[in-house]
Amino acid sequence: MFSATSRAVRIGARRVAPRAASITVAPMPKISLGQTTNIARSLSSTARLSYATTTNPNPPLGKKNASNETPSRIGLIGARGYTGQALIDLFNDHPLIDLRHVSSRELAGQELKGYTKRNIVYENLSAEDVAQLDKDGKVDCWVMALPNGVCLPFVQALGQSSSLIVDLSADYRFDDSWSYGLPELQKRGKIAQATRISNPGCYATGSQLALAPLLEHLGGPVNVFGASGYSGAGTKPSPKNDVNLLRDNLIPYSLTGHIHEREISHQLGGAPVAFMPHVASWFSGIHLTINIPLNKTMTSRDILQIYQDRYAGEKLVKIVGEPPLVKSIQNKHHVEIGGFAVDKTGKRVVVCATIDNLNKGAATQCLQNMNLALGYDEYQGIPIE
Ligand SMILES: NC(=O)C1=CN([C@@H]2O[C@H](COP(=O)(O)OP(=O)(O)OC[C@H]3O[C@@H](n4cnc5c(N)ncnc54)[C@H](OP(=O)(O)O)[C@@H]3O)[C@@H](O)[C@H]2O)C=CC1
Ligand SMILES: CC(=O)N[C@@H](CCC(=O)OP(=O)(O)O)C(=O)O
Repeated sequence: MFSATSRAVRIGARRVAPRAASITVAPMPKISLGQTTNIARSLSSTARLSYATTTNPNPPLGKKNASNETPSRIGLIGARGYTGQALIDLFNDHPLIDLRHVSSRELAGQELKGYTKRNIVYENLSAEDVAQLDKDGKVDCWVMALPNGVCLPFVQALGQSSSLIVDLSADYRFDDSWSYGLPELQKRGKIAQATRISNPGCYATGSQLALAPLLEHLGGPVNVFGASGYSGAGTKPSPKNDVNLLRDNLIPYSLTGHIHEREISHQLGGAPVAFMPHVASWFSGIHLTINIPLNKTMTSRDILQIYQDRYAGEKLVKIVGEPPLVKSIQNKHHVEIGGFAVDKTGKRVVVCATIDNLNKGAATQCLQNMNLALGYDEYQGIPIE
């Protein structure tokens, strides 16, 4: 039930996503001022893609960062897990990623399936093995897809190595000596220079992208209701990935003090955030409903425009009119943000966001960060719709 193989098959079956579509600029429809509700809905057919304005303060680096044409050799630690398998899938389609080592204690000795560029056998690599391979110049980039709290010996063994390390766990997200890799919100140039990158959490990525454009207009504490597919809980059996318990069910957990609550608030400059996660019966995909008090009266249209401007040119953030649905984001690589329902006072808005926790919530974002730090185009190997 929880084998990574089933995920690989799922991914393989859906590897049909079309490549980069060009961004179409849609005109704003005429809407009378003062109309504050359901405006987003009226825009839904035209607002599906970001407007090509120039107000994004942190646009993609584009060709400036795409000078490296040399393949990079990758070691993936934690390759059996859900995020590890999603990464292998992406690496297989990336022209400049050369996967060399995959580590799993459980699968050691077995052939890696789903990677067609070379034959690779799973190894059980210790921290010392990793350090030796690195010293011998066999790997350019290490990706750690391990549970929280497990990565330290590997990172310590690599010491001051100039190889790139990207860690998917929460272990270095509050460590200032690592770069926090959320390219749409952090300085991309800084990520491109980094050799130690902590990949953000899945809920935290969706929440930050959905909140960042309104930061200067926050009028009080933000409440984030989150519901995740059970792949978010990893492959180790637990009540949170028990499909029998999850059938016709929704399980609340860590209702105060979830690590992503701290991560969201920390990354958004200390903004007060209450995060209430739930796990649901579907496999992958997260829904977030976010209640945001405002410090001034705003209309739905004002807010939609702020989001469109903020994310202009971003290929992995789509601003939509309707509240987005989990069903539409599963196996996709971007985030969708919509809803923008403003109440009668004009001082409260509800924003919704969806994200595939294994893709933009983990593997896709990891590849975005690797591309930046290895000198490739940020979106190389990422299916864009
Ligand atoms: N799942 C998700 O949606 C997201 C996960 N993340 C983070 O990514 C990381 C990986 O998550 P995920 O792929 O779901 O996890 P899984 O539980 O699916 O996989 C964990 C991997 O780590 C290996 N592993 C487990 N314990 C150890 C250990 N003590 N020493 C060495 N290897 C170990 C496992 O393989 P084996 O036992 O065979 O060695 C397996 O390959 C986690 O830190 C998670 O928090 C981040 C965003 C989203
Ligand atoms: C459903 C479920 O259990 N989800 C995980 C989130 C996965 C993730 O992003 O966790 P990290 O911050 O550890 O990387 C959780 O709530 O811990």
